[in-house]
Amino acid sequence: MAGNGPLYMGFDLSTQQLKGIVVDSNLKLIHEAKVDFDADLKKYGIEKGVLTNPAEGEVFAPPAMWLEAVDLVLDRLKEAGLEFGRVQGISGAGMQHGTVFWSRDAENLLASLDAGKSLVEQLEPGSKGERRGAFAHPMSPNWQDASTQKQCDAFDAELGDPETLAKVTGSKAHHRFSGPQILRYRTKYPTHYEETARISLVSSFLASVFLGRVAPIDIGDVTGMNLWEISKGRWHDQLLALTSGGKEGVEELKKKLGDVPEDGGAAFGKVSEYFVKRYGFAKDCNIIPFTGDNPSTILALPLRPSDSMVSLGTSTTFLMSTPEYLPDPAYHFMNHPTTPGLYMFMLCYKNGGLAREQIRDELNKTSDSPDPNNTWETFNKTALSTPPLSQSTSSKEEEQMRLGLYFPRPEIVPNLPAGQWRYTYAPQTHTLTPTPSAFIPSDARNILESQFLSLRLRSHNLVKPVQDPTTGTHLPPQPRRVYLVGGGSANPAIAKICGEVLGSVEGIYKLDIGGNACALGAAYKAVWGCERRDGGETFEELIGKRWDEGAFVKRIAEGYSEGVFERYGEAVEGFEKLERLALEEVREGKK
Ligand SMILES: Nc1ncnc2c1ncn2[C@@H]1O[C@H](COP(=O)(O)OP(=O)(O)O)[C@@H](O)[C@H]1O
Ligand SMILES: O=C(CO)[C@@H](O)[C@H](O)COP(=O)(O)O
Repeated sequence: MAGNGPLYMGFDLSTQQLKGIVVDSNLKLIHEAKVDFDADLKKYGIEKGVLTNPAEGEVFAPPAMWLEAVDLVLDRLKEAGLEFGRVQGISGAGMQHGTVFWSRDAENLLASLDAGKSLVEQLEPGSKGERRGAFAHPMSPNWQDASTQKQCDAFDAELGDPETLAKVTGSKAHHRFSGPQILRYRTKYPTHYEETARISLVSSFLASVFLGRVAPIDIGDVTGMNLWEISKGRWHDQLLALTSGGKEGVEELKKKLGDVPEDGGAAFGKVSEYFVKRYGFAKDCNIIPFTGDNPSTILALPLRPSDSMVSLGTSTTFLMSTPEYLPDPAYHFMNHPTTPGLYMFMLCYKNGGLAREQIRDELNKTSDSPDPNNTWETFNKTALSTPPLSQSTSSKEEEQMRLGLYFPRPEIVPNLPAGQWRYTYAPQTHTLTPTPSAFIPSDARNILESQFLSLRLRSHNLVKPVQDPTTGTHLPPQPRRVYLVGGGSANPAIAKICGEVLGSVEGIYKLDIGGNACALGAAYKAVWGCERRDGGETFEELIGKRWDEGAFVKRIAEGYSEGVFERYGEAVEGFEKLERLALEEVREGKK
């Protein structure tokens, strides 16, 4: 590799993969590598990166597998020619909300790793229990877990109602949030809780491995726990008391969680000796706070308050960076990972990539010989040849709109169990009519419309009326730009339908630097943490100066289209009704 300037690493430990990327000071991508859990580490018995216990709605994954992935991804970067000695800073991201329970031996084990052995060999207990390991429990609850309804009810009730909890912590109680998860862990496994010396989030778990001691939780990611009082910037004692079983447990739980530094860019310390000896990292390589995967994703570009990002990974998330704090039980507000005074607005859906894949697979069954190298071909052709809302005649006012909900897993918003709902909606009479609830090819378009209508419904408070830059005419509220990231952003049909439903004055964009937005955001955070000027150059200032718009992003689809956008505006009303109807059906036990 030519050059000898400093390099920066960013990791993304997500549901299905660990990705590692390397950039230089100018944000140019130099190397990338990944470990795919299903392909590389199937021996852990996982599917799509996780283990499940459907009887209790549990979804979880073994941190031991992630340890093995760390060594593997570094080996792959070595094979790719990375000069580890040039790496000045490492940061990373972890899927949000998941907790890792460290044992009392963890600190010692992390601090005394032997570079001749693998991480997993040294931190996992032996299968016959011949060694004490670094974990008080072998599993980490995954963000898809739905086992904590009882604990969520207790969290919402503790402060009076979901609205108050959302105002105080940024979100109402959610199954996957760490507070309800830790409460369930303490009551289900009291001995394990007792033996838990420290609790990390997935992000701070990964930081701990690189640091060689348990790392603090990050200021952005801490707001995905239902335990942090955003306006005061501190743990919420009453919620900690609920989680730990009473006031007397609060101090103990605070010790387990640790202090949270305010500055998302200040190094925790230098990289652990293990990585210096085993891979050749420089001794003075800095560990910059690791944050959640979504906060990290908004760091992949200089996002303006009127822009939005849609992350099409296993989950679908809709992200905006905003100075306004407008909490509501329907969505999440989180601390911005780098910039005090800014917040991250987020919507998150469990039924993202896997739900789309299910319809794709149904369609491929009907096709004679689906192309194994392009499994999305039939899905895309069908989605694009189906008219918007499946309205086929020119007399659109008269015609019913096809609407549906596709949830192979229990959903977050709305809080519905797994199921499918297929209806038609008459906008002139505001009525919904059920249709046979079985797969039909136009589901390909309908599932995409459904996913984007949900985003449009829930983000309307955040988007503002805009002016068309070429004609100066006033346009209805919509994002200025939508940036697509994550696996699904490679799909042109998804991009086109996204633009039709969500609008966006300037169109639909995608990062064009290779890599992965979340890991890139982490690497940029490492650049900022190590190279910001004394006196506090903000992340936006530093990255803004080095950002090469022409080279880094690509316009991939049209945004606002007059007529179509307004038509989807009517569909949003039907869609909201459909969600209410589905919730009622479930409440009444009809579904
Ligand atoms: N061409 C494509 N069209 C639609 N979806 C795709 C395409 N390529 C990958 N995906 C989806 O991307 C998802 C993985 O995205 P990724 O961002 O890597 O996920 P995660 O970070 O959650 O592990 C898979 O569920 C897959 O369905
Ligand atoms: O739960 C959330 C956000 O609240 C998810 O977005 C997770 O953070 C996992 O994301 P991916 O594995 O899909 O990247």
